[in-house]
Amino acid sequence: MGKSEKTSLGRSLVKHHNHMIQESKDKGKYYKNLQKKVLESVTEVSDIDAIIEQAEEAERLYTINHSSSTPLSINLDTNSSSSVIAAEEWREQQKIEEALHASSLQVPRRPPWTPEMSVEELDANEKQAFLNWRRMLVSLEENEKLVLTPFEKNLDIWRQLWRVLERSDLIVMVVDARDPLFYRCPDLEAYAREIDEHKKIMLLVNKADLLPTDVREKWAEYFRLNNILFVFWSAIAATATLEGKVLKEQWRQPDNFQKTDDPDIMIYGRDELLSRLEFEAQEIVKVRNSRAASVSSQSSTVEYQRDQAVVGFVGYPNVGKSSTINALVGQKRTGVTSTPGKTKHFQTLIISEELMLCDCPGLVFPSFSSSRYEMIASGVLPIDRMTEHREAIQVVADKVPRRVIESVYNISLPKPKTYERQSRPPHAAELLRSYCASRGYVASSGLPDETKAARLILKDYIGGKLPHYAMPPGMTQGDEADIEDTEELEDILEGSESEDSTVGDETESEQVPGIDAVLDDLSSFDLANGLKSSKKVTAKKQTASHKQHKKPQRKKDRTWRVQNTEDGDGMPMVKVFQKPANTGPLMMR
Ligand SMILES: Nc1nc2c(ncn2[C@@H]2O[C@H](COP(=O)(O)OP(=O)(O)OP(=O)(O)O)[C@@H](O)[C@H]2O)c(=O)[nH]1
Repeated sequence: MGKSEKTSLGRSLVKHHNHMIQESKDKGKYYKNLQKKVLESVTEVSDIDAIIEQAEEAERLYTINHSSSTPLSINLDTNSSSSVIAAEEWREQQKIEEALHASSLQVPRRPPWTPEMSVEELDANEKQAFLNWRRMLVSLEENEKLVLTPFEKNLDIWRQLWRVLERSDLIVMVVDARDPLFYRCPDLEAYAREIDEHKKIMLLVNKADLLPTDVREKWAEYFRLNNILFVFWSAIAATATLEGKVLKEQWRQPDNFQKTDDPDIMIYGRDELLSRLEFEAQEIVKVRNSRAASVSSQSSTVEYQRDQAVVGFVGYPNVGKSSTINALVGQKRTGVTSTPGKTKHFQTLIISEELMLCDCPGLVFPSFSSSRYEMIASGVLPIDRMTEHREAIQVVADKVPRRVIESVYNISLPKPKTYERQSRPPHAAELLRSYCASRGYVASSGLPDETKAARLILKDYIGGKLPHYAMPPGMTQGDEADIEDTEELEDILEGSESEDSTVGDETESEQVPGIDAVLDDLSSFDLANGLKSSKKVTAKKQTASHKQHKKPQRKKDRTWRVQNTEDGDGMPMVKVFQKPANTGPLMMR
């Protein structure tokens, strides 16, 4: 080999090496820029926005790929023959369609990638995959029986989730204990296993302080039967214990904190949760390391081994991911407010040499089942997005027993008319007007300030002052009545029994009211009807109930400033070396 050949080989090696360094710097810069960019959650896109956005995206991709994109077919005809089909029949058909298409309701997958890919290539591939995913969801909506509720449409937020899923061994899906299945995303579990079969998902059933012990028992049974790994937890209770405080809100039932030795039913404390997370995640790390060792011994490839387990926290906005991380870390590291969607970037926190936590921004996953109003009432869409406040308040009125609302607010709701089903929940208008009347909320128009009332009631519903919870699927109303310690539910059951009954004058008169009674009632159904109850509330009570309302929490700054180091991808990392008191594996009693 001549000298000139050696030189050119050397030069090309150096060139290649420099090229690789430049590429990794570019990638680092790219992710840093992503980090600096203020990420906005996008869940609402009108048809026209979607068309413009998708057309722009398609054109951009065309330029990149030099190939034609399939034009998007978007059905703008929202009119359908649905009006001729009875609502119930329509809902039944909808349910069948939803079940048929359940498997299409996926979270977007990150396209395959390798470290050798350029930043532009990665970016274009991810955008293309995301566009395909959006297209798939649009095509689902072409089916007039399928209605997709608002979901996250910002690719950069999904990118955060992809990275958390990839790096985590144990993925903790944080859900609200009051309706765990509403906040669960089974496809996310499937996706995590697609990335790596060894990854495990655990349901962290947070806000368990708002759930009576016997309801917890029923959910524990359901989770066990369905092979779901779960833990009951209360970030707020753990934080209070850490600070030596007591949870003292008047609506919190002492029964919810009943001591139990059953590890499935007990609400975990901070140290217990840390130990359990570390134990579960370390099991995965052990399996992975032993597989890596055997691969390395059988081939020339060296598989990467590591001892630190990564636990990623994912879930809908507002379920308490940041509160959980703060409680586990033992100090405020991520901002907590009652406004959904504040966590914009994932953050890693080193707890010990064996355990690292990773907090992901909250994501609204695509779903068929819930209405936008249910999503507002469940705290996953901000109350500010509420345009039809009565619809959202109807969700509250349907889920909280009438007597409970009356007792929490010290109000008297108008009773159902004689010709109405006596067990019917209050109408949103009745609740809003009674509430306004009792508190003297009047808008500038002189009418009850329903918007203000709706916001306050929703805050109470989300915050737990208005108690409500779902039972596991298959639970009958009788079981529910067991756990609802109110006479109102007995009334409801009695009401439904009498409705079913075929004998009895009272029942008949309830079903077929006299026309005079109906006209009488209709003429009396006016604003005054709602205002009547105001007389019952004394000025003293009004002041007291004003005091009961929590001031809305101010939006706090996130603590990205405290990030003091970076990981290999240029992502921020906060080091909080803090060995939990009890790091050994949790003994299952
Ligand atoms: N009752 C009760 N409330 C809780 C608990 N944990 C969190 N919260 C409340 O739930 C709200 C949301 O908590 P966050 O920790 O900010 O929720 P998040 O999941 O990080 O929200 P995003 O940043 O939007 O993803 C706050 O008002 C918390 O006080 C809990 O264990 N019990």
